[in-house]
Amino acid sequence: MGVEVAVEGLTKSFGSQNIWRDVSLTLPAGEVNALLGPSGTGKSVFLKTLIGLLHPEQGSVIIDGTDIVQCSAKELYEIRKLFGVLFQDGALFGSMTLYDNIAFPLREHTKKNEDEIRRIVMDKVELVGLAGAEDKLPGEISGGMRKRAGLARALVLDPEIILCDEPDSGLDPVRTAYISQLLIDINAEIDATILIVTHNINIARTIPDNIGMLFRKELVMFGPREVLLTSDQPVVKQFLSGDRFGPIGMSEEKDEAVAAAEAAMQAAGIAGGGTKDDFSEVIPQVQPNPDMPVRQAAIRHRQNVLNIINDLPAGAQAAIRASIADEDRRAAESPEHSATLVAMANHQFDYPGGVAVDQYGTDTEVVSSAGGATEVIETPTQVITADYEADTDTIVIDDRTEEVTTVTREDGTRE
Ligand SMILES: Nc1ncnc2c1ncn2[C@@H]1O[C@H](COP(=O)(O)OP(=O)(O)OP(=O)(O)O)[C@@H](O)[C@H]1O
Repeated sequence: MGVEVAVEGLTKSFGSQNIWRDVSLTLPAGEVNALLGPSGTGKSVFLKTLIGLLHPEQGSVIIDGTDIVQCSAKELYEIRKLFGVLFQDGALFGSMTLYDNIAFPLREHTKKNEDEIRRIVMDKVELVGLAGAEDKLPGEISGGMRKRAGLARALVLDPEIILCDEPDSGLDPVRTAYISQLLIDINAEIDATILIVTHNINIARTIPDNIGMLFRKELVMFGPREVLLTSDQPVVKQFLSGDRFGPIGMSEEKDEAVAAAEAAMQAAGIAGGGTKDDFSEVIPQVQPNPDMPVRQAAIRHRQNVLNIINDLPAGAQAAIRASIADEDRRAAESPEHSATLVAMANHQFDYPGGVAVDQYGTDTEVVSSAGGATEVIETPTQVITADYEADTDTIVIDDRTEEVTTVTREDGTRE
């Protein structure tokens, strides 16, 4: 499994120019994460700080028990072997074939012989769909192929953490969808922790388990994707909709005069150019291809989210419950569609203050709960969760509506 990356109180400046300050977040082991933010907010700088290419003035980055901000050069060298990095332009050596580019980290960092190197390189070449192009030079292939070659090179050392700086830049929407699918498949296959830096709203909506956003030198938020996607914060709403009206300006933040002028334009019915899509409706996350193993991160992520769900905003809670219900419904309807969904639907999740049990029996649907939010999660064979905030639930069994009272035992479990 990938390793957790714990960032605490990180601050970075170049001379007198502060880029961001007091950034704290945790990339959970093996989960897929995205970092959004307007241009120039320091997303790439953040990514480079995570691998120790840039040194922050304050804060810590704990990876596998080592603070890479304070560690020795030798320790940093070892920690860096955990990383695979896809830089914005692929960062391939122009004079080397794709094969030699992809083989480069293996020749540089391992003592593997050329037969072993060939096996690994060709395996990755095939994974990213570049079979047959391995003898070409980077200048002879398209931007999308260069991205995929960069990804193949990032994968040859079996990384536990994969950083992708704008994997979509320069790609058309279809190629972007392919590379996004590839990242989810890779996550299913090797369970690496992934951080994607992107402006791409489709990627943000469908790929990560968690999303964060940088703005005005701070991390606006970081957490389960539903939290950001349902956020009411003006900067988040503006960024997701791509509208020019809002706190994000062309260069720096807007002053009051500009904001007032925009408000007047909006009142006069002038459009800001943004999409009118309703982002508060959280659309399904992309699933691994059917031939992929179960994405263990999805199962862990669901458990992580359920552990904190009661502390999240109401809109995010509702979106998470809807996501879970939708995932389980789709798994039930087309079991062959995704092993991950089916595995999740069959998984027993633990809840704070209680245990996950099918206490309502098979084919039972919880339709409402007294005293708390309703949890409606059902598979054809069992209810896998219920609202443990409530003591009394109204349930439906074969068209009969019944009140069920649960009793909390001393050890926190319920019956
Ligand atoms: N090595 C450096 N020395 C000095 N300033 C730098 C350096 N690297 C980045 N910067 C500055 O840091 C700021 C943030 O840059 P960065 O590339 O991280 O932004 P970004 O959010 O990734 O932008 P974009 O989305 O446009 O790629 C910019 O003002 C940039 O000029």
